[in-house]
Amino acid sequence: MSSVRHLVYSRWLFHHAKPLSVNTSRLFSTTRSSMTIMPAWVIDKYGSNDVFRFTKNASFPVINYPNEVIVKVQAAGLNPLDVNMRSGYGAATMSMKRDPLNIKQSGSEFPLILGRDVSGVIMECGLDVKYFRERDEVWAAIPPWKQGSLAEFVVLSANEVSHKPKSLSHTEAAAMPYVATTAWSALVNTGGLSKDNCAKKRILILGGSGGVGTFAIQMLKAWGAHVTVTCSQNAERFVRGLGADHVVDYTAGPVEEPLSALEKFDLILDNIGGDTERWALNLLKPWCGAKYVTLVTPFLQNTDRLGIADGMMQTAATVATKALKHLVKGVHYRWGFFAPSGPALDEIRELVDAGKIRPVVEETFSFSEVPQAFEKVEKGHARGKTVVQISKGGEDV
Ligand SMILES: NC(=O)C1=CN([C@@H]2O[C@H](COP(=O)(O)OP(=O)(O)OC[C@H]3O[C@@H](n4cnc5c(N)ncnc54)[C@H](OP(=O)(O)O)[C@@H]3O)[C@@H](O)[C@H]2O)C=CC1
Repeated sequence: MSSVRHLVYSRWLFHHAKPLSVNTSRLFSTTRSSMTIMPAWVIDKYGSNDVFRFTKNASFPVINYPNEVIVKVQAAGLNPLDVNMRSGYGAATMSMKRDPLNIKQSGSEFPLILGRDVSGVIMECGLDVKYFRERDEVWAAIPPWKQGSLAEFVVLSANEVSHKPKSLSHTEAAAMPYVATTAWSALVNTGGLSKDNCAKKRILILGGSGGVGTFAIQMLKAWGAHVTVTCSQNAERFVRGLGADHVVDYTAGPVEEPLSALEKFDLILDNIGGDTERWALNLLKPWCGAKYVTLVTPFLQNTDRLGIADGMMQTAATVATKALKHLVKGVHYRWGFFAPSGPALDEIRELVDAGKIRPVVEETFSFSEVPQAFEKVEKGHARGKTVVQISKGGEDV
């Protein structure tokens, strides 16, 4: 975290742990106070793609806390999570986390706006926002309990936002924040990797051709790691082009066989889940602090199925049992989660502007084509990211 940003944020936390009050946005700025509605794609219930509804009358976002900013969305990136959330995945946990000030009087999350990635321009700042100004170009990953970016405007905490890399268009920038902050959280916060300790470490990425994988390969290579990747045969050239040192084709047969023949790994990032846990931890160097970090966890299914309290207890019991089982064999078992973080995006911006990480935009859609964009993501077999251009074709303003 840059020292200026850290100071500003610490001061905000110390003085303003509580919201001001509902509908205080007029206190912060006069420019947008006359706007009460905006265009957006919303859902009014969970289901398949036909639940989408385009409206010009979605509620304009309101600044409820003095550290919030309103961003005019230029481009919005999609993730598998959006498709899952459209179908109701994680609804129990998200409802618990949602800010009551941002839920309409009905107490319901609907109409819900999806879209977890945003690149855009700051239109309005809360009184305590010091690190950003109106008209700044920014990018951010939006927490899933907040209204998303498939709309003309979105409100975010300033600590979730970062200045956009200058070298990227908004369309390119919107392809990165959610997968980048997820990979950062899994590899740095959970996996303990950093630019200073990565050199020559052997990392295995299970599932290298999707959003998280394409970002993780590039970041680890920028930090000097040796990166092995699993993907399907037709993605081999693609992941090698991003820097992967060794590629194993999972469609050619049980992938654990060729992987077992390789030198053991310091860290495994699992983007696939399922039966990978049965064999992947045997590929780690024992008694060396080696870690297996999986992004595919039962946490949200448990809370959806069992309710918050029982679901969380079940989740804690599962992860503790697995961690203990593998600890006695000398390796660490961990779950990785997306964590919104402007400061992480600040560091990632430097890698991007230095030309060490590039966005991988597989396909773009216009704002009128949001249902088609979801169909594309739902089909799977991603080779990078799907981006919706919300405003001015997602180009720089
Ligand atoms: N815990 C958390 O907070 C988060 C979890 N996630 C999860 O992480 C996972 C990855 O996310 P993301 O990268 O965005 O997903 P994507 O859909 O972008 O990518 C998945 C990739 O995996 C490939 N793939 C599928 N099966 C295999 C296999 N058996 N071995 C190797 N590659 C395979 C797919 O291509 P093909 O089928 O052609 O091989 C595709 O390229 C998802 O399950 C997602 O839900 C993501 C973000 C946050």
